[in-house]
Formats: sequence, C-alpha cells, structure tokens
Amino acid sequence: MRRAFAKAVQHSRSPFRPGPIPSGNSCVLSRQHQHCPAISPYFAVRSVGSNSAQERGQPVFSDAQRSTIYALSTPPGKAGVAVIRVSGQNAFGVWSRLVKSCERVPEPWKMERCRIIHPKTGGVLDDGLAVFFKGPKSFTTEDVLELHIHSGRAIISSVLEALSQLPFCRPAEPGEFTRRAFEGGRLDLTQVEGLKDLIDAETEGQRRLALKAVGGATRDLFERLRTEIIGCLAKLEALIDFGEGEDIEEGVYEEARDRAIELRRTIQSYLQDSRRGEIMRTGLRLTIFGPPNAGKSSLLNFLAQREAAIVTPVPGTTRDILELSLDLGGIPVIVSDTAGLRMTTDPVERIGVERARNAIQAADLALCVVSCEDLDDLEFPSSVKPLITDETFVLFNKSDLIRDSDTVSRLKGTDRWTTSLKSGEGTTEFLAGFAAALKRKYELNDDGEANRTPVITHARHRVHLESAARFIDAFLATSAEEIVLGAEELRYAAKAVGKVSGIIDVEDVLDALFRDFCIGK
Ligand SMILES: Nc1nc2c(ncn2[C@@H]2O[C@H](COP(=O)(O)OP(=O)(O)OP(=O)(O)O)[C@@H](O)[C@H]2O)c(=O)[nH]1
Ligand SMILES: [K+]
Ligand SMILES: [Mg+2]
Repeated sequence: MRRAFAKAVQHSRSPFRPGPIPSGNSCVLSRQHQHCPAISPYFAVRSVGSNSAQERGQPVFSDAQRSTIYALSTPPGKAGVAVIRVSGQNAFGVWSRLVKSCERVPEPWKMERCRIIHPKTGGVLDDGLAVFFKGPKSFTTEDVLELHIHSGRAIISSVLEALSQLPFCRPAEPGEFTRRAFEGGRLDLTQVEGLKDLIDAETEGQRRLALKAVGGATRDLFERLRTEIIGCLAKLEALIDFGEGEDIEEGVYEEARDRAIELRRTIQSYLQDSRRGEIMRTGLRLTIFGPPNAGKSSLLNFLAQREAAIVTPVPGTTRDILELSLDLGGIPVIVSDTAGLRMTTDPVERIGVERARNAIQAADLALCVVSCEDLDDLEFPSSVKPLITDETFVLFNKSDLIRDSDTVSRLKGTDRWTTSLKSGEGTTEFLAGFAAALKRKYELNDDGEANRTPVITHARHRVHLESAARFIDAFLATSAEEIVLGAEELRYAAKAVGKVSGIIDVEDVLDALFRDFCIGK
C-alpha cells in the first residue's frame, strides 16, 4: 500500500503543462514543425436569413471569427523595423489578403520576404518580412502572423489601415495578446506578471528576477506546493471513503498530518523573506537622515551625480522629502533626502522633521549621515542616537575637518564609512562598500540558502500563501474524528496556493491521485 501511494505521489504532476514558447518570435523553428497540417480556411460563410450580408454578396463573420486581433508591437516612430502582430482564427486570412510572397501557402515559423499589399487597391504598402506561427505553437496559442515592416509613421498607419479593411479583424485591446496566451494555457498568472515586470525592468536585478518568473520557475514552485497539499488531501479522502482496515493501511492519517506540518514549515520559510522579492521588483526604500548640516543633501547629489537637492551652509535647508530613483549595483533604490533632525520652533521646519521621522519608519533601510564635527568623543549626537539600530548604515562625513587620522579610522566599521563629500576623500570606498552591503542583503542568487531567490515577488502571492498557511493550521487543529472537516481545510489551502498561478481546480489532480491510490477497488 505504502508503495502504491509513493507511486501515486510521484505521478501527481499538474496537468497544466504548456509547451515551450517558440524561441525568438520570428525565426525558423525546429525542422519537425516545418511541415504542418492543413491551414484554417480564409474565412467561413454562414447563412443568416433574408437580406443578409451573405445575400448581399458579403461574407458574414461570427464574433469568434471577428476576434482576430492586430496591433503594432513595437514603439511607434522612426526605426529600422516595426512589427505588427495579428492573432486569431483568421490570421491566415490576413496573410492571404495582405502578404504577397512567392509562395502561396506560408511555411509556418519561417520568415518570408514579401510585399505587403492593400487588400482593396492591391497597392504595395511596403517591402518586408512575414512569419506565420501555426497555433498552438505560438505566443497566444492561436494562429499568429507577424509582419516585419519598415518603421515609419506613414508605413505603419497604411498597414494598420489596410488591416482595418478586413471585416474579420479588429484592433487589439491593451494586453490582449498576453490575455490570450493566459487563456490558452501558454502562460500562468505568475508568468504574465513576470512578462510585465521584465518589460518594466530597469536594473539587472529586476531583469533577472522577472526572467525567472517568465521562464515558469515561480509557477513550478507553487504548483509543486499545491500538488503536495493535494497529496495530503488524497490520503484523507481515501480514509473517508474506505476507512482504515483492509483497503487502507494504518498510519495514513498520521502520514498526512506529518506532511502537512512539513508543508506548513515550507510556506513559513517562503513568507520569511524580508520582502526581498517585492523590494527588488518595486525598489528598495532608503532614507537618508541625520542632524542638520551633516551633508545629507550633499550625499544625495553625490549619489545622483547632479545637483538634485539644495545644499547651503544654513542648517535646516532641506524641509520637504526629496526622492530619487537610482540603480545601485543592479538594485533599484528609491533614496529619500530628509530634513535635519533637531528641536525647532519654526513651524515649517517642524513639519519637515516630522516627515523625516515618518520616512525613517517607512524605509526598508536607513542611512544616518553625521558630521565628524558633531561627534562628542565618538558618540552620536542625541538627536539621532535613539534612531540608530544594528540595521542602520552610518556615514561619518566631513572627515576633512578632523586632523587626527586615528580618529577617522576608528570610526570605520561594518556598514560604517567616513567621507569628505567636499574633497571626495573616502567616497569611492563608501560607494563600493555600500553597494556591496546592499548586494549582500538584497541581491538574489541561488548560491546559498541565505540569499535564495525569494518566492514572493508580488503582494498578491503573500496574501494567498498566508491564507494557505491559515487553512493548513486549521487542518492541523482538527482531530482524526473530524477528518471530513480537516479535508475541507486542505482543499481550501490547495485552492489558495492555486490562486497564485491561477490554477485552482483541485479535482483534476485529486482524481488522478486518488485513482492510483485506491488500487484494487
Ligand atoms: N567641510 C565640509 N563641508 C561639507 C562636506 N559635505 C558637505 N559640506 C557642506 O556642509 C554644508 C551643509 O551641507 P548639506 O548637504 O546642505 O547638509 P544637510 O545635511 O543636507 O543639511 P540640512 O538640509 O540643512 O539638514 C554645505 O555648505 C556643504 O557644502 C564635507 O565633507 N566637508
Ligand atoms: K544645510
Ligand atoms: Mg539637506
């Protein structure tokens, strides 16, 4: 029995397994795909009563047929190449009306030199390339046509206008190609999110994180988790249906419980990620704080390499929070410069100080800038001392004002640097050290457990995982006598995890598992 179950678990893979995405969008794929079966007819004609369009000699198109969509897939404007993408049942219809190539029937997945012609006038619009992707081996899983034309305002609008002349085509809604890829099972929700993040990525870290999601790593991980929960559920279902005894050996309930405890621990480890995935995706919030005139705004300008903030010798220069987005060693960082912390009667400055305190609270990371001049026997000034924790980074600035080089070196330490933003002394060391510290804390790689690429990259993932954890806890709180109730909790847990990828059907996997499990019945 035990062996039978192990086998069942081994086979408990998700039924959701889309095929590979054709590499590049538009080149010859492997030879085995090149000879494809019959291609869909240009368009279907149906009869719709008297005075119909058909009677008027025009073909009539159903909504499904009309839903062949098209859009410019590259940015508009002057460039070497523009790509217009067409997807839907009648993509081949578009080929036959617009693409004039030496071959009548396109060889799928193969670029063809062609002329793009207007379907009504027959006039040549451009000389370009076209490639036909036979569904389901396309991005959307439908038949897809890509027209590679010269990128220029007049050329693009003439081809779009030509497409608008075809009654079975319409312009695509924003994101509609990706929506079809999702609906066709080509992408799950985490891959759709990844695709958007990849396009939006501005730093190396963001690109790498997004690429993992697009490649299906996030989906696979959540699917594994979901299948394992369903594995526990299958044990309970078997017990409910047959009871311990002849058919089901003893200890199955305990096995399911132990496995659930393990899964609970796994989920906990995913949740305890210091939000690294979300931070990498949306940017690390770094707040610069310190006493007035320490050189906080000077530091912001140094990081930004421009005069972004006002710098003057007047203490209390900065009032409002000034934010800048920077790329520090591949990590996206949103840096905030704040008002110098001090007691003040000036009502405007008071608001600034209040805002500075809030910004420190809201930050993922805080960097305290203190002037070496303001140190009292190497002690921090009382205005900032209570705000400095083990996590706080410290920059002792204005090292040019102290002559004693011993003191300067005594100030340095882990996550503590000395600089003179005026002379530039120590700035290279600071920048390298700071970037390295950020990398140590936030960079994602799979070299060691500590820096494992986090599973959660969107708040949505966290919500569903937390909810799954609660359902597993609820199962663990039930007794063997309440097995029906317990099974229901596990079913909810599996559904919660499934919401991350958008695959929530428990029954299909359960059926497969259960069938194998109850052998001989
Ligand atoms: N000697 C010396 N002066 C510096 C250094 N860094 C900045 N300063 C000067 O210190 C003064 C204050 O610099 P800011 O960057 O405005 O300081 P801040 O901390 O933003 O000041 P507040 O916004 O008023 O809180 C300016 O005159 C800077 O030119 C340094 O390393 N050495
Ligand atoms: K100042
Ligand atoms: Mg300032």
